[in-house]
Amino acid sequence: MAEFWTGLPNPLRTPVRLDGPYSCGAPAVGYPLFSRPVFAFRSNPDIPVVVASRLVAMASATSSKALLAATAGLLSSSTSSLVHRRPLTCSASTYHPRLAPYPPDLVRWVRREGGFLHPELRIADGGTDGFGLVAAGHIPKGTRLVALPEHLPLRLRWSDGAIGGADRSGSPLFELVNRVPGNALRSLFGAVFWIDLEEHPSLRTPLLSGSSKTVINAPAAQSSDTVAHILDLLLTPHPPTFLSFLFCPSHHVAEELWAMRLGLKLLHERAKSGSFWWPYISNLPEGFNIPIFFSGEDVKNIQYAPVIHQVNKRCRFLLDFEKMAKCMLEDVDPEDHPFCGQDVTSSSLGWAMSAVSSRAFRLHGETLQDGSGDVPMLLPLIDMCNHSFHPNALIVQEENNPDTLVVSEMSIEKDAPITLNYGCLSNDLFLLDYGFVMSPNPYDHVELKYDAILLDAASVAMGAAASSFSSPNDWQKEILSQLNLLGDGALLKVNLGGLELVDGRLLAALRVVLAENMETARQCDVNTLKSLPGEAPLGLSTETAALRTVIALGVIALQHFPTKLMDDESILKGNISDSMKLAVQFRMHKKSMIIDLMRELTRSVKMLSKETLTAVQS
Ligand SMILES: C[S@@+](CC[C@H](N)C(=O)[O-])C[C@H]1O[C@@H](n2cnc3c(N)ncnc32)[C@H](O)[C@@H]1O
Repeated sequence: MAEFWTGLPNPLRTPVRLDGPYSCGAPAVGYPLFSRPVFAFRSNPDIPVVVASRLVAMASATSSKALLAATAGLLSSSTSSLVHRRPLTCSASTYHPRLAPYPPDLVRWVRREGGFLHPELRIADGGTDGFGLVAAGHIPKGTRLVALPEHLPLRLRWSDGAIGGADRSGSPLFELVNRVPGNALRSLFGAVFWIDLEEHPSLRTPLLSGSSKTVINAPAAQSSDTVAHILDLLLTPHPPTFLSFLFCPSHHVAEELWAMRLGLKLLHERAKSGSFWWPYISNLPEGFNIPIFFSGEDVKNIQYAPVIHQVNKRCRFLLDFEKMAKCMLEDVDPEDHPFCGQDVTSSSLGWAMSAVSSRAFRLHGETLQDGSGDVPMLLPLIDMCNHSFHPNALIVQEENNPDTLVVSEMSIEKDAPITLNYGCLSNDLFLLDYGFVMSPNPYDHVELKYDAILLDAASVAMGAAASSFSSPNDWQKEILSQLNLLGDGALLKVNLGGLELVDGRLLAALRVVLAENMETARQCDVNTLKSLPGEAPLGLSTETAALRTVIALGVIALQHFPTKLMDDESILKGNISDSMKLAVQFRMHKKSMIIDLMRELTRSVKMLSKETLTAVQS
């Protein structure tokens, strides 16, 4: 693990050859099967799957544009021979190579299997978005665009039969799938990454040493050093039990582990000769431009600890799972082997997990076995739709109709791409799971840790007469506990940005700790304290101090990025790799988001000053 992000090659990027059997359309010898995998399924926790006569699901996604130069060469050389046979792969396979150089025609396969694709739709190259479904003519609102019969989605399903086969309960594949931790990666890696400032006093500088003015005016070089130091700590093979005191890593890794479960099934079908899904699988991207496959340098280029932390955790999971799988499958009979006797590696596992996380949808399942009814599935053709926050189509499941449908939600013009909403996700998840970032993204935010020392410094720097985040009064402690920012099991992660702009719990805490009038604060309803718009619940001066403290947090957050926006802009103009481009775009969006937030709050503070003046004058 030591080599992970220390400049040596990322082991997940190592091209892997599976020389095992392939089904129709595959070459006789193996080709780089997992040359540069991805990540990204994501069920969207924010969008409930509605079980009703119409059941709307959400999607996920993938990136395929990042190619290994060698593979790109291989595929482009095969392109010309495909022109008349497979429109899907001929349009731009130089940039979006598929798993097999000669994949079967996906549309024809879906139709042959009883599926439907509207005659005015075609698969086309969407440029930087990869392939997509595009309207070849005008399509009215409410039109059925795609229908997939029940047997086409690729999903996990176990039979109880005693007959052999990977899909039976108790098979080695079943056992392997059940070894994917269902809970959190935390159980695997143990550490909860907080920075402990007492234990690591060096991290107090330059942010927390000296006068609070230093906090705000710390020279960029100094803060860069701090970030570099944190990154070094973060990237060490055995990270200490702290990590980010400013950007707070969250723990959403477990959610995408189910992608590994379905990924194992995908990998099984990929390795199996004559798989029913080969026409689908062979059309999947060969690789994914997602951070787990970035070089160590480009992971660092993300510059944002919570995401770097996630990348590290995911990679560790894959490396550990590789070891476990090898060990588990060592003595399995060849005919029972889920991958036809082939070794799985972290790279192949990463490819599979990424293919699922970037493309799978959670839909309503129809059997008891499906449990909650929220079942991840890979949906051939439907997963060709790219993402938009303002989609023109919807996935629909109808009662008494087992088909999975895509229906246009508005009138669609000729040449417009068919889009689905993958969910109201932050750019962290778009980057980690899908390999792209959205701009603008109203759901993007930065994760900070509620840290008393930092908040004291920030509020004093912004002119608060006194502040006592480090030593709150008993009544303040009571409210902070109610906000779950104090006490055992306190949840210290707070967000800046997103629809809420300032995390309600952070805002309430700021208002309470900076309150001038204890009685008003104690009597105020917690929900009122948490809400940004509307009246200043604890008076104009408390409100001003609270908002100014948030602005100071924004300044500090900005200073934690080693580069400035202007630097990033000029880096983007250079000749850089796709992964570096993505990393730089990601951090630029984060910075712009923080700047926009600070602007917005500055406007509010100005308004408050005017109100204060008016109040004094009258
Ligand atoms: C479900 S797949 C869609 C089909 C995919 N474009 C392909 O070539 O197979 C999701 C992937 O498409 C790309 N994608 C989808 N929506 C995008 C968007 N709005 N911007 C950039 N890339 C997008 C990303 O690579 C994402 O991981």
